Formats: sequence, C-alpha cells, structure tokens
Amino acid sequence: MTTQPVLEARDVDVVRDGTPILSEVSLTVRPGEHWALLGPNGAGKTTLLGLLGALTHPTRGTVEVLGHRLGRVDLRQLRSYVGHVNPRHDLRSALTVRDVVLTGATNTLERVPRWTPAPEQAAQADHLVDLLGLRDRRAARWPTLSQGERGRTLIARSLMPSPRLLLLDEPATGLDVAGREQLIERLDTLQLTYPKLASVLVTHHLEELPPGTTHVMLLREGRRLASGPADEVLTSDQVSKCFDHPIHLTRTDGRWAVTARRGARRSAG
Ligand SMILES: Nc1ncnc2c1ncn2[C@@H]1O[C@H](COP(=O)(O)OP(=O)(O)OP(=O)(O)O)[C@@H](O)[C@H]1O
Repeated sequence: MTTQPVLEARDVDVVRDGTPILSEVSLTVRPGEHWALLGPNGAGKTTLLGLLGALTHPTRGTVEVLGHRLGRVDLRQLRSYVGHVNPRHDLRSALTVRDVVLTGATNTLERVPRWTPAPEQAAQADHLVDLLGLRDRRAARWPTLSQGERGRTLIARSLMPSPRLLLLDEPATGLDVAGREQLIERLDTLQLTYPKLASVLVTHHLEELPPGTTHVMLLREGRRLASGPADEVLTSDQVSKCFDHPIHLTRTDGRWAVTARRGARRSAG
C-alpha cells in the first residue's frame, strides 16, 4: 500500500506574460519526505513553490495539495493547512518572538485585536519556541532579532496549525555560518519530532541542505533536469549540468559540499 501524496503536480506549465516559466514539471511528495528544489537563478524554483503552497494556479497541468485540486477549492482555506515560510515576512509592529509564533494560529501578519490563544495554542507556541531554539529569545521583539532568529521564528509560526506540509523558500539567505548551522540543526530536529511532516526547501546552495534531505529536484530553465532520491540525483555530473559549470560534489557526515572543477571547462572546450 502506498501512502497518499501530500503534494502531486502533474505536467505543470506556468506561462507569465507570454513567457514560459515552468514546462512539464511533475512532482510527487509523500508524508515524511524532505525535498529540496535546486537550480540556478531564474530556474523557476520559487514559482514552483508558489504552486505547491496554493499561492498561484498552473497555466496547464494539475496540482493537488493535501488531496485538493487547485482550481476546485478555496485557495485561502487550503493555504491555512500549509506551513509556508517566506523570508520576506512584512511584519511592521514590534511583536515578541512568542507573539509572532502565535500569529500562526490566526494565519495573520499581526496579532488579531482582542484574540487570546486557547491554553493548548499557548502551550503549542511555547513548545515550538523551544523546538526552534528560541527559549531565551521568546520575549525579544521582532526588530531586534537577528536574521537567523527571524527565520527560526517564522518556521515556528508556520508550524502553529500543525501542517502536514512545510514549504521553505531559501531559509538560509543572509545567514552567517553559525546562523545557517543552527537552522539546519533545528530543521533536523523538526524532522525527528514530526516524522510524518513533509517539506520542500528551495535553495541554490547545496551546503544548505539539511542531512535529512531525502529527495531532490534539479530545475533548469523551468524544466526538470532530474528528480528522485537525493543520493541518486546529487551527482557531480548532474549538478554540473544544472548549474552549467563543472562542479565536484562530495558528501561528508550527511552534508553536501561543492568545489569548482578548475580547468575542466577549459579542457572540455
Ligand atoms: N510574473 C512574471 N512575469 C514574467 N516573468 C516572470 C514572472 N515571475 C517570474 N518570472 C521569471 O520567471 C523566471 C523564474 O522565476 P523564479 O523566481 O521562479 O526563479 P527562481 O529559480 O526561484 O530564481 P532565484 O533563484 O533567482 O530566486 C525568472 O526568470 C523570472 O524573472
């Protein structure tokens, strides 16, 4: 018996202003799988994530999110079941870390006036603050947070409604090495704490992939170059093709690292 997919995109095309942005992309994500969408700038990663998060419709093809076909359901309602972490979170007020996490329960940017969390929601917010390593910063205010603390706060926020799917758009952007490593450690803890949670993470950097990444899709110019189990897809040859640059890829202690194959392009040419 196979488990019901959390996400299923079939032969998806996205065309914007007459320009093809995604072409014939298919992807199936099952519970407990942790996917990475990798590809160079402009490959279509964020566009694909927008479809998976029920933010936009495909031009052609079908997308099913949590068993609901886009185009047949209320996107707004569907979105509330998906944890979508967008680093460009446009919060204006100086909420505390705990309050930002609580806005995940109402799915709003700001705290809803006169709304008080139920005791189990408050307990869940505290649990998530701890899980993301923010216990000492729970009363710190948004404008004073480091980029890394903001990112982890937003992940905690996205988990408030206990989603079955977590979407992460370049969560390590702008982080220093320590911030990136803390993030990766917490993502791994999350995967162990919620074994059925599925996730899709967008990045350009293989160094940012958590060791728990199970599957990878390589995208290039809006097309799927390869997809499947991480160790099968992430080969030096395929990654070189994806980024159009000769790359040597290694994996140590579960983490991936790339070095440019110096001179390879010259000798190939
Ligand atoms: N509304 C639009 N109209 C026209 N072109 C668009 C539109 N939205 C995105 N694009 C183009 O589609 C391509 C894919 O964009 P997308 O943001 O999905 O790529 P990406 O892989 O996430 O890139 P990056 O790594 O730079 O964030 C880009 O060339 C972008 O300029």
